[in-house]
Amino acid sequence: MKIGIIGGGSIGLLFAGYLARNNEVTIYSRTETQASILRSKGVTIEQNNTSNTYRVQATTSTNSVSDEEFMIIAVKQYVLEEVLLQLNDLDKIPTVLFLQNGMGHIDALDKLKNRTILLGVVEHGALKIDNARVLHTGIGKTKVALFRGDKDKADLLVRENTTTFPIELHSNWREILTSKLIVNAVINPLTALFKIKNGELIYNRYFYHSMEALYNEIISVIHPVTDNMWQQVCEICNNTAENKSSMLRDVEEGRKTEVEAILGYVINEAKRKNQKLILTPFLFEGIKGIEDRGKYNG
Ligand SMILES: NC(=O)C1=CN([C@@H]2O[C@H](COP(=O)(O)OP(=O)(O)OC[C@H]3O[C@@H](n4cnc5c(N)ncnc54)[C@H](OP(=O)(O)O)[C@@H]3O)[C@@H](O)[C@H]2O)C=CC1
Ligand SMILES: CC(C)(CO)C(=O)C(=O)O
Repeated sequence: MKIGIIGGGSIGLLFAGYLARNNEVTIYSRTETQASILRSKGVTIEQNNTSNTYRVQATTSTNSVSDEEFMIIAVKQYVLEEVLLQLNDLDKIPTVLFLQNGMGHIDALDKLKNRTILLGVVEHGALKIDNARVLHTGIGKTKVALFRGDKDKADLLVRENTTTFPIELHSNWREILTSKLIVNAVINPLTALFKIKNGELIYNRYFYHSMEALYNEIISVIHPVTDNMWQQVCEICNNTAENKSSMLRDVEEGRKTEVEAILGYVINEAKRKNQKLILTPFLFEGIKGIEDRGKYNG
C-alpha cells in the first residue's frame, strides 16, 4: 500500500519506519533539508541498542500529495489548520488518520472531504534524534477507530500490527480519545513542570501523590469510559518510564505546547458544566507562562 505521512517528527518518523517494512511510505516534511536527508538515508529506528533503517520517499508538505491510499497526519494539533490548508489535493486521498493528542482537532474534521477519516491515539514513547533517526523509547499501542466512512480501511492499518508496533482497532473513537485525553492531562503538565521523565511519576511517592490529586480533579470533569482508568495511566507511565513527555520536550526546546488542546479542553468542559477546578487552571497557566517566557528570552 502507498502511505503518506505528514510531519517528520518523533511520531511521523516512528510510523514511517515501521510501516515502510511492508509499504511504500512517503514523508511530507516541513523543510526540503529534511526531505533530502530522508531520501538519501531513509528512516532509522533505534530501540534497545538495535538500529534498523528503512527506505522511504520524502518531499515537502507544500507539494501536492501523490497517489497515496492512506495519509497519516503526525503534526502537532496547533499546526493542523495550517497544514490542512497548505497541502494541495489532500481531498483526493481516500483515507486519512489523525494521531494528535487532546480533543482540539475534532471540530475541524467535518470540513474535510475525504471519504474515510480515522482517529488514533499513540501510547508509544518516541524521541526524534535528528532528521532521519528516531529513538523508540517505550513500546505502547496505537489505538485506531473510525470517525466516518469505511471500516475496512482501518483494517488495512491493523494488518501492520506486530509485537513492537501493536495496532488495535476500537469501535468508539470518543472512548479512545477520552482515555488518552485523561492520560495526557495528567502526565504531560506534571512532567513538563517538574522536568521529570514519565516513570518518575510512579517511582517517586511525592510526584505520585500529585499525580493522584490531578487525576481526581480531571476525572471529575472528563468521566472515564473504563473502570481501570487509573491503572491505565500508571501503566503508560511505566511503559514509557524512560520517555520525556511531548510537553516536557516542547518546554525544554522553547516550543509551543499542546496544553490548549489538553488542559484547555478540560477547563472549557468544566466551564460548560459549571464546575470549579483548582489544579488544572494552575497547571494551564504555569505551562502558558513558560511558553510566554520563551518568547521574551528569544
Ligand atoms: N512523541 C511522542 O512520544 C508522542 C506524541 N504524540 C502526539 O503525536 C503528535 C505529533 O507529535 P510529535 O511527533 O512528538 O511532534 P514533533 O514536534 O516531534 O513533530 C511534529 C513534526 O511536524 C512537523 N511540521 C510542522 N509544521 C509542518 C508543516 N507545515 N508541514 C509538514 N510538517 C510540519 C515538524 O517539522 P519541523 O521539525 O521541521 O518543525 C515536526 O517534524 C502530537 O499531537 C503529539 O501530541 C502522541 C503520543 C506520544
Ligand atoms: C503517552 C505519552 C504520555 C508518552 O510520553 C504521550 O502521549 C506524550 O508524551 O504526549
